[in-house]
Amino acid sequence: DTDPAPDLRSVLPSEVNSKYNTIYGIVFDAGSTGTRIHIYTFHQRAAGSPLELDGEIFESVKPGLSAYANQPEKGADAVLSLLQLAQDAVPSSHWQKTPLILKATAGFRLLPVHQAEGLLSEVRKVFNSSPFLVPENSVTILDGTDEGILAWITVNFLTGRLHGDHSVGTLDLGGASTQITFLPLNKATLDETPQESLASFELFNSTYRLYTRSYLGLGLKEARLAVLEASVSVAQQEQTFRSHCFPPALNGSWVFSGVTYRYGGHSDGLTGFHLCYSEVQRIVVGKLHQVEEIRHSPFYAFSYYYDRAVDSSLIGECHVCAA
Ligand SMILES: O=c1[nH]cnc2c1ncn2[C@@H]1O[C@H](COP(=O)(O)OP(=O)(O)O)[C@@H](O)[C@H]1O
Repeated sequence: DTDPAPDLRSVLPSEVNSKYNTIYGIVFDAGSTGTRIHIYTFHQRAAGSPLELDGEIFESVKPGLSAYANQPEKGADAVLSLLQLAQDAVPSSHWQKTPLILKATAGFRLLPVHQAEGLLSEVRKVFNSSPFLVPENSVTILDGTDEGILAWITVNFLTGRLHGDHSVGTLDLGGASTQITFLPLNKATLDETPQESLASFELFNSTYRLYTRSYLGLGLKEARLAVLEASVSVAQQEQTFRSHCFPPALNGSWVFSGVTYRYGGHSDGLTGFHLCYSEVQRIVVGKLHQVEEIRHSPFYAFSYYYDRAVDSSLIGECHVCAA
């Protein structure tokens, strides 16, 4: 779960673009496992022409903001520390015209509304006291549908597939939720999909109708807690959560979202794939919507799919990819 260390020099805007108007934008990704800042630099060749991306500065802190549900001011401090980086990176002459936004994802969707709002309101205070431009609704929770759609647009835009019939589906595995999104080509898929899993939008003069579904609680970390039947209150009593997925003699502890969970194998001595599989199956049975078309569609998988594939040597690490 280590985030890449930032190399600020390699992502600063290049001198060649200095003759153009430089535009900055600051985006916070408040994920369930960490808060990340992206400071983008664009240039524009002429007024009204599209922005061209020059570089990005990236930094992250752990745990995610939602871990500060009971200490919203402390959560906002984490945002403030990242914002300092933006003040160093963006020239002061541009501060007032540089927009600042924060989008929170599944960690926030799982919080009771008053706690989520408490955190967002502390972040708004930090934003409003910053020298940057704070647009209306700049601090909000992204819903699962938008999270799925934005990931799909990003992958298909970056791989040059946005136009035509050769788009790829996206599988995004976060800490607290997971999203599956694709462009259905079969009428049967559209007929059997509930309306809430179909999203239409306009982009670059085309209309897209995507299948997108977000499963809250089935991100890597939340699903792990579900398999262990773990809860914060029981974890605080220092009880050990046991699973047949672990070797019987194993005892360990795991910190997620500021809470320490003790875990271990069962004293009955039983362990192994089949027992573990049925424990995991229990948390997904009846919850998944699966359409036939995805069996024959190409998908790109990222986030924790990528991290875990690297960890288990299924793929090599990508050294040149963007964070
Ligand atoms: O900008 C990004 N590009 C690629 N992967 C990212 C980016 N931001 C977060 N991730 C990946 O997302 C995963 C964590 O998801 P997150 O904490 O956002 O969960 P959530 O979406 O359930 O709130 C990690 O694998 C992390 O590396």
